[in-house]
Amino acid sequence: MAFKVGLLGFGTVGTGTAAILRDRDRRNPLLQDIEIGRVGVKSLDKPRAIALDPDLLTTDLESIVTDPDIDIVVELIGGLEPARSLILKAIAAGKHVVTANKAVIARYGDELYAAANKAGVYILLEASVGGGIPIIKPLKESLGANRISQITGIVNGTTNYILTQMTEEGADFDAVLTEAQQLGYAEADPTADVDGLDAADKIAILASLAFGGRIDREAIYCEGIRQVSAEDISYAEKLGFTIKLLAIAQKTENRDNTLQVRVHPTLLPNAHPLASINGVYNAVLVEGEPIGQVMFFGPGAGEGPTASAVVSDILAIAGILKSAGKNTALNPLLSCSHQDYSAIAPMEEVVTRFYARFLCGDRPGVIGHLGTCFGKHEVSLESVVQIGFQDKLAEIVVVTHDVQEKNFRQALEEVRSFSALDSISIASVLRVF
Ligand SMILES: NC(=O)C1=CN([C@@H]2O[C@H](COP(=O)(O)OP(=O)(O)OC[C@H]3O[C@@H](n4cnc5c(N)ncnc54)[C@H](OP(=O)(O)O)[C@@H]3O)[C@@H](O)[C@H]2O)C=CC1
Ligand SMILES: N[C@@H](CC=O)C(=O)O
Ligand code: NA
Repeated sequence: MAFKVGLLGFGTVGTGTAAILRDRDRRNPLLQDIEIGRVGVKSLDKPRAIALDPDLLTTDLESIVTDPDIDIVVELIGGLEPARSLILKAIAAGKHVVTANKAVIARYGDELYAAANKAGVYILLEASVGGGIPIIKPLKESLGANRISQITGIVNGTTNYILTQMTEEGADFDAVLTEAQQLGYAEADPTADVDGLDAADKIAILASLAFGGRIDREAIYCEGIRQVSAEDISYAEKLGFTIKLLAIAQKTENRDNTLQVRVHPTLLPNAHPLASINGVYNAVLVEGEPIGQVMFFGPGAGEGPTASAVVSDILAIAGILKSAGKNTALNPLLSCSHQDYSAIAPMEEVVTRFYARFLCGDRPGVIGHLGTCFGKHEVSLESVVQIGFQDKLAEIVVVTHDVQEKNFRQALEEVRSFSALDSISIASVLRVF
Protein backbone atom coordinates (compact mmCIF):
# COMPACT_ATOMS: atom_id res chain seq x y z
CA MET A 1 0.00 0.00 0.00
CA ALA A 2 1.48 3.35 -1.00
CA PHE A 3 1.09 6.57 0.99
CA LYS A 4 1.19 9.78 -0.98
CA VAL A 5 3.06 12.83 0.21
CA GLY A 6 2.20 16.33 -0.97
CA LEU A 7 5.31 18.51 -0.67
CA LEU A 8 4.66 22.22 -0.19
CA GLY A 9 8.00 23.82 -1.08
CA PHE A 10 10.92 22.51 -3.09
CA GLY A 11 13.76 24.71 -1.81
CA THR A 12 16.64 23.64 0.45
CA VAL A 13 14.67 21.28 2.71
CA GLY A 14 12.10 20.24 0.09
CA THR A 15 14.91 19.16 -2.26
CA GLY A 16 16.63 17.19 0.52
CA THR A 17 13.34 15.50 1.40
CA ALA A 18 12.59 14.54 -2.21
CA ALA A 19 16.16 13.21 -2.56
CA ILE A 20 15.65 10.78 0.35
CA LEU A 21 12.16 9.73 -0.78
CA ARG A 22 13.51 8.91 -4.25
CA ASP A 23 16.67 7.08 -3.15
CA ARG A 24 15.40 4.37 -0.80
CA ASP A 25 18.17 1.84 -1.17
CA ARG A 26 19.45 0.55 2.24
CA ARG A 27 17.16 2.95 4.10
CA ASN A 28 14.07 2.02 6.15
CA PRO A 29 11.99 -0.49 4.10
CA LEU A 30 8.85 1.51 4.96
CA LEU A 31 10.12 4.12 2.47
CA GLN A 32 9.08 1.70 -0.28
CA ASP A 33 5.48 2.54 0.68
CA ILE A 34 5.89 6.31 0.37
CA GLU A 35 5.49 8.22 -2.88
CA ILE A 36 5.75 11.89 -3.80
CA GLY A 37 2.25 12.74 -5.05
CA ARG A 38 2.54 16.48 -5.80
CA VAL A 39 5.05 19.29 -5.24
CA GLY A 40 4.01 22.92 -4.73
CA VAL A 41 6.34 25.82 -5.57
CA LYS A 42 6.19 29.54 -6.21
CA SER A 43 7.86 29.51 -9.61
CA LEU A 44 7.68 26.75 -12.23
CA ASP A 45 10.58 28.20 -14.23
CA LYS A 46 13.25 27.96 -11.54
CA PRO A 47 16.05 25.45 -12.21
CA ARG A 48 15.82 22.56 -9.71
CA ALA A 49 18.61 20.43 -8.25
CA ILE A 50 16.46 17.30 -8.70
CA ALA A 51 14.64 16.57 -11.93
CA LEU A 52 11.06 15.61 -11.05
CA ASP A 53 8.33 14.66 -13.47
CA PRO A 54 7.10 18.17 -14.52
CA ASP A 55 3.51 17.01 -14.02
CA LEU A 56 4.15 16.75 -10.26
CA LEU A 57 4.98 20.45 -9.93
CA THR A 58 2.31 23.07 -9.43
CA THR A 59 1.94 26.60 -8.13
CA ASP A 60 -1.57 25.79 -6.90
CA LEU A 61 -0.75 24.69 -3.34
CA GLU A 62 -4.41 24.62 -2.29
CA SER A 63 -5.05 21.88 -4.82
CA ILE A 64 -2.38 19.77 -3.07
CA VAL A 65 -3.77 20.15 0.46
CA THR A 66 -7.25 19.22 -0.72
CA ASP A 67 -6.20 16.44 -3.13
CA PRO A 68 -8.03 13.25 -2.06
CA ASP A 69 -5.02 11.13 -3.12
CA ILE A 70 -2.63 12.85 -0.70
CA ASP A 71 -2.26 11.30 2.78
CA ILE A 72 0.49 13.46 4.30
CA VAL A 73 1.09 17.15 3.61
CA VAL A 74 4.69 18.24 4.19
CA GLU A 75 4.88 22.01 4.66
CA LEU A 76 8.34 23.34 3.71
CA ILE A 77 7.58 26.82 2.41
CA GLY A 78 8.29 28.62 5.69
CA GLY A 79 6.89 31.89 7.05
CA LEU A 80 3.46 32.57 8.51
CA GLU A 81 1.17 32.93 5.49
CA PRO A 82 0.21 31.11 3.37
CA ALA A 83 1.77 28.35 5.55
CA ARG A 84 -0.80 28.71 8.35
CA SER A 85 -3.83 28.70 6.03
CA LEU A 86 -2.50 25.78 3.98
CA ILE A 87 -1.87 23.69 7.12
CA LEU A 88 -5.38 24.47 8.36
CA LYS A 89 -6.86 23.48 4.98
CA ALA A 90 -4.82 20.26 4.95
CA ILE A 91 -6.10 19.40 8.44
CA ALA A 92 -9.69 20.21 7.42
CA ALA A 93 -9.23 17.81 4.51
CA GLY A 94 -8.12 15.08 6.95
CA LYS A 95 -4.41 15.10 6.05
CA HIS A 96 -1.62 14.48 8.52
CA VAL A 97 0.93 17.29 8.49
CA VAL A 98 4.71 17.32 8.78
CA THR A 99 6.38 20.71 9.02
CA ALA A 100 9.82 22.27 9.55
CA ASN A 101 8.23 25.66 10.20
CA LYS A 102 8.95 26.80 13.77
CA ALA A 103 7.70 30.33 13.09
CA VAL A 104 4.16 29.19 12.30
CA ILE A 105 4.06 26.62 15.13
CA ALA A 106 5.42 29.04 17.76
CA ARG A 107 2.80 31.64 16.85
CA TYR A 108 -0.20 29.59 15.75
CA GLY A 109 0.42 26.26 17.51
CA ASP A 110 -2.66 26.82 19.62
CA GLU A 111 -4.99 27.13 16.64
CA LEU A 112 -3.24 24.46 14.54
CA TYR A 113 -3.18 21.78 17.27
CA ALA A 114 -6.78 22.48 18.26
CA ALA A 115 -7.80 21.89 14.63
CA ALA A 116 -5.57 18.80 14.30
CA ASN A 117 -6.91 17.20 17.49
CA LYS A 118 -10.47 17.83 16.36
CA ALA A 119 -9.79 16.28 12.96
CA GLY A 120 -7.84 13.37 14.48
CA VAL A 121 -4.63 14.06 12.54
CA TYR A 122 -1.00 14.57 13.56
CA ILE A 123 1.21 17.61 13.13
CA LEU A 124 4.79 16.38 13.48
CA LEU A 125 7.67 18.85 13.55
CA GLU A 126 11.02 17.19 14.28
CA ALA A 127 12.80 19.37 11.70
CA SER A 128 11.55 22.59 13.26
CA VAL A 129 14.09 22.57 16.12
CA GLY A 130 17.74 21.56 15.89
CA GLY A 131 17.50 20.54 12.20
CA GLY A 132 18.65 16.93 12.02
CA ILE A 133 19.01 16.46 15.80
CA PRO A 134 16.28 14.27 17.26
CA ILE A 135 14.99 16.50 20.08
CA ILE A 136 11.20 16.79 19.65
CA LYS A 137 10.59 13.04 19.80
CA PRO A 138 12.93 12.51 22.77
CA LEU A 139 11.11 15.26 24.69
CA LYS A 140 7.70 13.80 23.81
CA GLU A 141 8.63 10.18 24.42
CA SER A 142 12.04 9.12 25.73
CA LEU A 143 12.22 11.76 28.48
CA GLY A 144 8.54 11.59 29.37
CA ALA A 145 9.26 10.17 32.82
CA ASN A 146 11.24 13.22 33.89
CA ARG A 147 10.44 16.43 35.68
CA ILE A 148 12.35 18.86 33.47
CA SER A 149 13.92 21.85 35.21
CA GLN A 150 15.92 23.53 32.44
CA ILE A 151 16.60 23.46 28.72
CA THR A 152 19.62 25.33 27.40
CA GLY A 153 20.29 25.24 23.70
CA ILE A 154 22.29 26.52 20.80
CA VAL A 155 19.39 26.20 18.38
CA ASN A 156 20.25 28.47 15.47
CA GLY A 157 22.81 27.18 13.00
CA THR A 158 23.28 30.47 11.14
CA THR A 159 24.25 32.52 14.19
CA ASN A 160 26.43 29.74 15.60
CA TYR A 161 28.19 29.57 12.24
CA ILE A 162 28.69 33.36 12.25
CA LEU A 163 29.96 33.50 15.86
CA THR A 164 32.32 30.57 15.23
CA GLN A 165 33.78 32.15 12.10
CA MET A 166 34.17 35.50 13.87
CA THR A 167 35.90 33.79 16.82
CA GLU A 168 38.13 31.37 14.93
CA GLU A 169 38.92 33.32 11.75
CA GLY A 170 38.31 36.90 12.84
CA ALA A 171 35.80 36.93 9.95
CA ASP A 172 33.54 39.86 9.11
CA PHE A 173 29.89 39.51 10.21
CA ASP A 174 28.26 40.40 6.87
CA ALA A 175 30.58 38.19 4.83
CA VAL A 176 29.87 35.14 7.03
CA LEU A 177 26.14 35.79 6.93
CA THR A 178 26.28 35.74 3.12
CA GLU A 179 28.14 32.40 3.32
CA ALA A 180 25.50 30.96 5.67
CA GLN A 181 22.80 32.03 3.19
CA GLN A 182 24.65 30.37 0.31
CA LEU A 183 24.96 27.16 2.34
CA GLY A 184 21.16 27.11 2.81
CA TYR A 185 21.30 27.61 6.60
CA ALA A 186 19.62 31.01 6.88
CA GLU A 187 15.91 31.83 6.82
CA ALA A 188 14.43 33.53 3.72
CA ASP A 189 14.72 36.74 5.77
CA PRO A 190 17.95 36.23 7.77
CA THR A 191 16.85 38.89 10.27
CA ALA A 192 14.98 36.03 11.94
CA ASP A 193 18.31 34.28 12.55
CA VAL A 194 20.48 37.28 13.39
CA ASP A 195 18.00 38.94 15.75
CA GLY A 196 17.30 35.76 17.70
CA LEU A 197 13.67 35.41 16.52
CA ASP A 198 14.20 31.94 15.05
CA ALA A 199 15.86 30.76 18.29
CA ALA A 200 12.94 32.24 20.25
CA ASP A 201 10.44 30.33 18.09
CA LYS A 202 12.41 27.15 18.77
CA ILE A 203 12.71 27.59 22.53
CA ALA A 204 8.95 28.30 22.63
CA ILE A 205 8.39 24.86 21.08
CA LEU A 206 10.91 23.09 23.34
CA ALA A 207 9.56 24.80 26.50
CA SER A 208 6.02 23.86 25.59
CA LEU A 209 6.99 20.20 25.22
CA ALA A 210 9.23 20.11 28.30
CA PHE A 211 6.99 21.98 30.71
CA GLY A 212 3.58 20.92 29.41
CA GLY A 213 1.96 24.30 28.75
CA ARG A 214 1.54 26.61 25.81
CA ILE A 215 4.03 29.48 25.54
CA ASP A 216 3.11 33.03 24.61
CA ARG A 217 5.76 33.71 21.96
CA GLU A 218 5.52 37.46 22.54
CA ALA A 219 6.53 37.02 26.20
CA ILE A 220 9.94 35.57 25.29
CA TYR A 221 12.84 37.97 25.84
CA CYS A 222 14.91 38.02 22.67
CA GLU A 223 18.27 39.60 21.85
CA GLY A 224 20.27 38.66 18.74
CA ILE A 225 23.95 38.77 17.86
CA ARG A 226 24.24 42.08 15.98
CA GLN A 227 25.80 43.84 18.96
CA VAL A 228 28.47 41.17 19.55
CA SER A 229 31.70 42.85 18.45
CA ALA A 230 35.17 41.52 17.66
CA GLU A 231 36.34 43.30 20.85
CA ASP A 232 33.85 41.38 23.01
CA ILE A 233 34.82 38.08 21.39
CA SER A 234 38.46 38.83 22.09
CA TYR A 235 37.86 39.90 25.73
CA ALA A 236 35.69 36.83 26.29
CA GLU A 237 38.55 34.64 25.04
CA LYS A 238 41.03 36.35 27.35
CA LEU A 239 38.70 35.79 30.31
CA GLY A 240 38.15 32.08 29.51
CA PHE A 241 34.72 32.35 27.84
CA THR A 242 33.17 31.66 24.42
CA ILE A 243 30.22 33.74 23.17
CA LYS A 244 27.17 31.72 22.06
CA LEU A 245 23.57 32.64 21.26
CA LEU A 246 21.72 30.66 23.94
CA ALA A 247 18.03 29.86 24.15
CA ILE A 248 17.08 29.10 27.75
CA ALA A 249 13.86 27.87 29.36
CA GLN A 250 13.87 27.12 33.06
CA LYS A 251 11.59 26.78 36.00
CA THR A 252 11.69 29.83 38.26
CA GLU A 253 12.99 29.02 41.72
CA ASN A 254 10.27 29.05 44.37
CA ARG A 255 7.53 29.76 41.81
CA ASP A 256 6.28 26.41 40.68
CA ASN A 257 4.29 27.37 37.63
CA THR A 258 6.36 30.21 36.28
CA LEU A 259 9.04 29.87 33.62
CA GLN A 260 11.90 32.03 32.47
CA VAL A 261 12.24 31.83 28.70
CA ARG A 262 14.89 33.92 26.95
CA VAL A 263 17.29 34.17 24.03
CA HIS A 264 20.49 36.22 24.17
CA PRO A 265 24.18 36.08 23.37
CA THR A 266 25.96 34.69 26.41
CA LEU A 267 29.53 34.30 27.63
CA LEU A 268 29.89 30.60 28.36
CA PRO A 269 32.82 29.30 30.42
CA ASN A 270 35.05 27.30 28.04
CA ALA A 271 34.52 24.18 30.16
CA HIS A 272 30.72 24.24 29.62
CA PRO A 273 29.57 21.44 27.26
CA LEU A 274 27.84 23.95 24.95
CA ALA A 275 30.99 26.09 24.59
CA SER A 276 32.57 23.68 22.11
CA ILE A 277 29.54 23.44 19.78
CA ASN A 278 30.80 25.17 16.65
CA GLY A 279 29.78 26.05 13.11
CA VAL A 280 26.31 25.01 11.95
CA TYR A 281 26.09 22.46 14.78
CA ASN A 282 23.40 22.85 17.43
CA ALA A 283 23.08 21.26 20.85
CA VAL A 284 20.35 21.12 23.46
CA LEU A 285 21.15 20.39 27.10
CA VAL A 286 18.14 19.06 28.99
CA GLU A 287 18.18 18.88 32.78
CA GLY A 288 15.61 16.94 34.73
CA GLU A 289 14.87 14.57 37.52
CA PRO A 290 15.77 11.72 37.64
CA ILE A 291 17.81 11.81 34.41
CA GLY A 292 20.21 14.56 35.49
CA GLN A 293 21.76 16.09 32.36
CA VAL A 294 21.39 14.83 28.81
CA MET A 295 22.71 16.62 25.73
CA PHE A 296 21.56 16.31 22.12
CA PHE A 297 24.08 17.35 19.48
CA GLY A 298 24.17 17.44 15.69
CA PRO A 299 23.80 19.52 12.53
CA GLY A 300 21.24 22.26 13.20
CA ALA A 301 20.50 23.30 9.62
CA GLY A 302 21.17 22.42 6.01
CA GLU A 303 19.50 20.36 3.31
CA GLY A 304 20.39 16.76 4.23
CA PRO A 305 20.21 16.93 8.05
CA THR A 306 16.90 18.81 8.03
CA ALA A 307 15.43 16.44 5.44
CA SER A 308 16.50 13.53 7.66
CA ALA A 309 14.21 14.90 10.40
CA VAL A 310 11.35 15.60 7.96
CA VAL A 311 11.45 12.07 6.57
CA SER A 312 11.58 10.57 10.09
CA ASP A 313 8.21 12.23 10.74
CA ILE A 314 6.80 11.04 7.39
CA LEU A 315 7.90 7.51 8.35
CA ALA A 316 6.31 7.80 11.80
CA ILE A 317 2.95 8.67 10.22
CA ALA A 318 3.28 6.04 7.49
CA GLY A 319 4.05 3.48 10.21
CA ILE A 320 0.88 4.37 12.09
CA LEU A 321 -1.23 4.38 8.93
CA LYS A 322 0.18 1.03 7.91
CA SER A 323 -0.27 -0.71 11.26
CA ALA A 324 -3.41 0.91 12.63
CA GLY A 325 -5.20 2.29 9.57
CA LYS A 326 -6.71 5.71 8.99
CA ASN A 327 -9.43 5.94 11.57
CA THR A 328 -7.64 5.23 14.84
CA ALA A 329 -7.41 7.50 17.87
CA LEU A 330 -4.38 9.80 18.10
CA ASN A 331 -1.40 8.48 20.05
CA PRO A 332 -1.16 10.92 23.00
CA LEU A 333 2.65 10.68 22.98
CA LEU A 334 2.78 12.06 19.44
CA SER A 335 -0.08 14.54 19.46
CA CYS A 336 -0.28 17.76 21.47
CA SER A 337 -3.12 18.41 23.87
CA HIS A 338 -1.92 21.37 25.97
CA GLN A 339 -4.77 23.57 27.10
CA ASP A 340 -3.20 26.20 29.35
CA TYR A 341 -0.47 28.77 28.92
CA SER A 342 2.59 28.69 31.20
CA ALA A 343 3.24 31.93 33.09
CA ILE A 344 6.47 33.63 31.98
CA ALA A 345 8.46 35.69 34.51
CA PRO A 346 9.51 39.20 33.46
CA MET A 347 13.17 39.60 32.52
CA GLU A 348 13.86 41.95 35.46
CA GLU A 349 13.50 38.96 37.77
CA VAL A 350 16.18 36.87 36.06
CA VAL A 351 19.29 36.31 38.16
CA THR A 352 22.49 35.98 36.13
CA ARG A 353 26.08 37.16 35.85
CA PHE A 354 26.90 40.05 33.50
CA TYR A 355 29.85 41.15 31.40
CA ALA A 356 30.11 44.87 30.67
CA ARG A 357 32.72 46.80 28.69
CA PHE A 358 33.22 50.49 29.39
CA LEU A 359 35.25 53.10 27.52
CA CYS A 360 36.57 55.82 29.82
CA GLY A 361 39.03 58.65 30.11
CA ASP A 362 42.13 57.05 31.65
CA ARG A 363 42.13 59.05 34.85
CA PRO A 364 42.51 58.15 38.51
CA GLY A 365 39.36 57.02 40.30
CA VAL A 366 37.32 55.79 37.29
CA ILE A 367 37.31 52.18 38.46
CA GLY A 368 36.39 53.39 41.96
CA HIS A 369 33.42 55.33 40.54
CA LEU A 370 32.22 52.27 38.63
CA GLY A 371 32.55 50.22 41.83
CA THR A 372 30.48 52.81 43.72
CA CYS A 373 27.66 52.73 41.11
CA PHE A 374 27.55 48.92 41.20
CA GLY A 375 27.82 48.72 45.01
CA LYS A 376 24.88 51.10 45.44
CA HIS A 377 22.64 48.60 43.64
CA GLU A 378 24.02 45.45 45.25
CA VAL A 379 25.96 44.39 42.18
CA SER A 380 29.06 42.62 43.36
CA LEU A 381 31.98 42.29 40.95
CA GLU A 382 33.80 39.06 40.25
CA SER A 383 36.54 40.66 38.16
CA VAL A 384 37.56 44.04 36.78
CA VAL A 385 40.21 44.27 34.08
CA GLN A 386 41.73 47.09 32.11
CA ILE A 387 43.73 45.69 29.21
CA GLY A 388 43.44 47.83 26.12
CA PHE A 389 42.85 51.29 24.76
CA GLN A 390 40.49 52.37 21.96
CA ASP A 391 41.02 55.84 20.49
CA LYS A 392 42.87 56.93 23.63
CA LEU A 393 40.02 55.74 25.85
CA ALA A 394 40.74 53.02 28.40
CA GLU A 395 38.68 49.84 28.06
CA ILE A 396 37.48 48.49 31.38
CA VAL A 397 35.75 45.12 31.47
CA VAL A 398 33.81 43.90 34.47
CA VAL A 399 32.23 40.52 35.18
CA THR A 400 29.69 40.49 37.98
CA HIS A 401 28.60 37.80 40.38
CA ASP A 402 24.98 36.63 40.12
CA VAL A 403 22.67 39.65 40.31
CA GLN A 404 19.04 40.35 39.60
CA GLU A 405 18.68 41.86 36.12
CA LYS A 406 16.70 44.79 37.58
CA ASN A 407 19.53 45.76 39.96
CA PHE A 408 22.13 45.52 37.23
CA ARG A 409 20.07 47.77 34.95
CA GLN A 410 19.70 50.34 37.74
CA ALA A 411 23.46 50.30 38.32
CA LEU A 412 24.01 50.92 34.59
CA GLU A 413 21.61 53.88 34.75
CA GLU A 414 23.72 55.26 37.60
CA VAL A 415 26.89 54.79 35.49
CA ARG A 416 25.17 56.57 32.59
CA SER A 417 24.21 59.59 34.66
CA PHE A 418 27.71 59.72 36.10
CA SER A 419 29.26 59.34 32.64
CA ALA A 420 27.65 62.60 31.48
CA LEU A 421 30.13 64.31 33.81
CA ASP A 422 33.12 62.11 33.34
CA SER A 423 33.19 60.54 29.85
CA ILE A 424 32.43 56.90 30.63
CA SER A 425 30.48 55.15 27.92
CA ILE A 426 28.96 51.68 28.03
CA ALA A 427 30.33 49.88 24.96
CA SER A 428 28.60 46.55 25.54
CA VAL A 429 26.64 44.46 28.01
CA LEU A 430 26.27 40.70 27.73
CA ARG A 431 25.07 38.00 30.11
CA VAL A 432 27.42 35.37 31.51
CA PHE A 433 26.37 31.77 32.14
N1 LIG B 1 17.19 25.56 5.57
C1 LIG B 1 17.37 24.94 6.72
O1 LIG B 1 18.50 24.54 7.08
C2 LIG B 1 16.23 24.71 7.61
C3 LIG B 1 14.97 25.19 7.33
N2 LIG B 1 13.94 24.94 8.16
C4 LIG B 1 12.61 25.41 7.82
O2 LIG B 1 12.18 24.71 6.66
C5 LIG B 1 11.28 25.53 5.90
C6 LIG B 1 11.80 25.63 4.48
O3 LIG B 1 13.07 26.23 4.49
P1 LIG B 1 14.02 26.22 3.21
O4 LIG B 1 13.88 24.97 2.46
O5 LIG B 1 15.35 26.63 3.69
O6 LIG B 1 13.38 27.41 2.38
P2 LIG B 1 13.63 27.80 0.84
O7 LIG B 1 13.45 29.27 0.75
O8 LIG B 1 14.88 27.19 0.34
O9 LIG B 1 12.42 27.06 0.08
C7 LIG B 1 11.10 27.50 0.19
C8 LIG B 1 10.27 26.77 -0.87
O10 LIG B 1 8.91 27.13 -0.70
C9 LIG B 1 8.38 27.66 -1.91
N3 LIG B 1 7.48 28.75 -1.55
C10 LIG B 1 7.73 29.78 -0.68
N4 LIG B 1 6.65 30.57 -0.58
C11 LIG B 1 5.71 30.05 -1.39
C12 LIG B 1 4.39 30.42 -1.76
N5 LIG B 1 3.81 31.51 -1.22
N6 LIG B 1 3.72 29.64 -2.64
C13 LIG B 1 4.30 28.56 -3.18
N7 LIG B 1 5.57 28.15 -2.88
C14 LIG B 1 6.25 28.89 -2.02
C15 LIG B 1 9.56 28.12 -2.73
O11 LIG B 1 9.22 28.05 -4.11
P3 LIG B 1 10.29 28.39 -5.27
O12 LIG B 1 11.31 27.29 -5.21
O13 LIG B 1 9.51 28.34 -6.53
O14 LIG B 1 10.84 29.73 -4.92
C16 LIG B 1 10.63 27.11 -2.31
O15 LIG B 1 10.56 25.97 -3.10
C17 LIG B 1 11.21 26.86 6.66
O16 LIG B 1 10.11 26.82 7.53
C18 LIG B 1 12.51 26.87 7.47
O17 LIG B 1 12.40 27.64 8.65
C19 LIG B 1 14.09 24.22 9.32
C20 LIG B 1 15.30 23.72 9.67
C21 LIG B 1 16.47 23.95 8.86
N1 LIG C 1 17.77 29.31 9.84
C1 LIG C 1 17.76 28.21 10.74
C2 LIG C 1 17.48 26.95 9.98
C3 LIG C 1 17.16 25.84 10.85
O1 LIG C 1 16.22 25.86 11.65
C4 LIG C 1 19.11 28.09 11.42
O2 LIG C 1 20.05 28.74 10.97
O3 LIG C 1 19.20 27.39 12.43
NA1 NA D 1 15.19 18.17 15.17
